[in-house]
This record gives sequence, C-alpha cells and structure tokens, in this order.
Amino acid sequence: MNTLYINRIERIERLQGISEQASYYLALPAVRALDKGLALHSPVTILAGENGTGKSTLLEAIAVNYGFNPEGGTRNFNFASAQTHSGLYRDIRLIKGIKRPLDGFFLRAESFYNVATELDRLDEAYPDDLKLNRYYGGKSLHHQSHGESFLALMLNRFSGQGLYLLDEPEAALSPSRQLTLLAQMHHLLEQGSQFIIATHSPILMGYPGAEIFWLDEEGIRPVDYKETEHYILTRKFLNDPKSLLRYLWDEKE
Ligand SMILES: Nc1ncnc2c1ncn2[C@@H]1O[C@H](COP(=O)(O)OP(=O)(O)OP(=O)(O)O)[C@@H](O)[C@H]1O
Repeated sequence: MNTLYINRIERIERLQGISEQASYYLALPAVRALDKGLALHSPVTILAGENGTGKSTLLEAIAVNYGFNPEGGTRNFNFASAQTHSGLYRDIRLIKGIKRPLDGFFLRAESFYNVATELDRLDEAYPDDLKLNRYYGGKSLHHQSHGESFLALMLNRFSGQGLYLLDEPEAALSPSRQLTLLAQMHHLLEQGSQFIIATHSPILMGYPGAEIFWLDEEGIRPVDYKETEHYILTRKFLNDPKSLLRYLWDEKE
C-alpha cells in the first residue's frame, strides 16, 4: 500500500496574479520540468544537483504549499523575519496520499536561527516544566551549537508518522552526526514517515532505497546513487586526494 503523504508534484498554469518575481523561478529548468509532473515512489526523496539549480526553491514551494512556514518550523509556526520566499508554492499542486501526517517539520539550514529565536519567544510564556524546549533537547536551541541544535531537534522533536522536509540538514553536521541523522531517519521511516531532502551530502543521499532526483539545465531526472557527481567525485578524492588535486592544478595552469 502506498503510504506517502505527498505522491506527486505538478505545476499548474496560472493566468492571473503572476508577479515579476515569478520570472526567475518559472525560468528554472527544474520548475519547467514540473509541467510533466514529478511522481515520488519512495518515502525518501533526495533533491540533488549543482548550486543554483533550484533545489531549495522547489523544496520551499512544496513546504509552503503544504502549509509550513517559509522560514521553517512546524505547521503551527507563523513568524516571518523576512519575506524572501518565492511565489512558486502558488504555481504547484501537490497530489497527497489518503493518510495525513501526524507530525511535520520544515527544516532549513539558512533560517534555522530564526526558528530557534521563535521557539525562545514562545517559551517566554511558559513555566520551566512546560517549556516547548523540552521537545528540543531541554534547552534553548540558541544555547547549543548549530550541529547540536539540529540534531536535538531531529532526535527529540520528530515523533514519527511525519512529513519532514529538510534543506541541507548536513550543513552543520560532522560525518559521524550525519550517520546519526540517517539512523534517526531510519527509525522515523519505520514509523511511517516521509522525507524530502535537498542535499549535497554524499552520506545522506546514500540512504538505501532513497529516490534521488538530479536537477540541472535539462530539468529533473531520477539518478542512481553511484552515478551522482557527489558520489563519483568524493570517491575519487578519498581514493587519491593528491592526484585529483594535481589534475585540477594542472588544468588551471
Ligand atoms: N529571490 C530571488 N530572486 C531572483 N533569483 C533568485 C531568488 N532566489 C533564488 N534565485 C535564483 O534561483 C536559482 C535557484 O536557487 P536555489 O536557492 O533554489 O538553488 P539551489 O539548487 O538550492 O542552490 P544551492 O545548492 O546553492 O543551495 C539560483 O540561480 C538563484 O540565484
């Protein structure tokens, strides 16, 4: 039985209310590729590709269309420190599964600080034993390192049967903590969760069974893990850093 919360992403044609801002994201090949629809088949979807190919733009649009705050958080978060999100969420339709998630979080590295600030603000109203931060490791996310707070969130707050949208969660994590994240993901997947992750990490995209979509100037296509540039380049580098670097230095001369 298909238990995904989001099965498919399609672009819809809007005839009115298209802003000037829309010209940049509607021109992205990855966004144009949504005209044909993007079907998701695995509970783990990875969005990968070069910088600037539209991974964050697409993930943000999915999140906002689903009802998450553009800067991140749960669906109950409703703060805005800057209006920088694109209008793409209005140009897509999400084909949802029959079941609704019981939990959810949109985690983005670039605005995680603002999520932490919002949590502290909400917690001002609660006595110590009722503070929300008990779901986030027991202390303010601002009093933990970037990596610690990311992991505290995933380990303590994510409760399963959830839809989790993560934008470059590896940004603050050591390789060993990325493996911890994979282990926690596995646990949450066993409890009926779905993850959509934009990442550059060859560790995270190696989750067995993940469906990897490669975004580039041609659009979006599924790709095998070992065919990703991330896997190939990292492997080459780890096998023989000197010869790869020598090759790059020679190319420059
Ligand atoms: N507000 C904006 N106005 C104009 N162009 C923008 C805006 N936001 C993003 N872009 C452009 O849209 C493109 C896609 O950006 P996006 O952040 O989605 O890429 P990405 O694949 O997530 O990149 P990275 O891997 O570097 O995070 C980039 O070329 C970027 O410069």
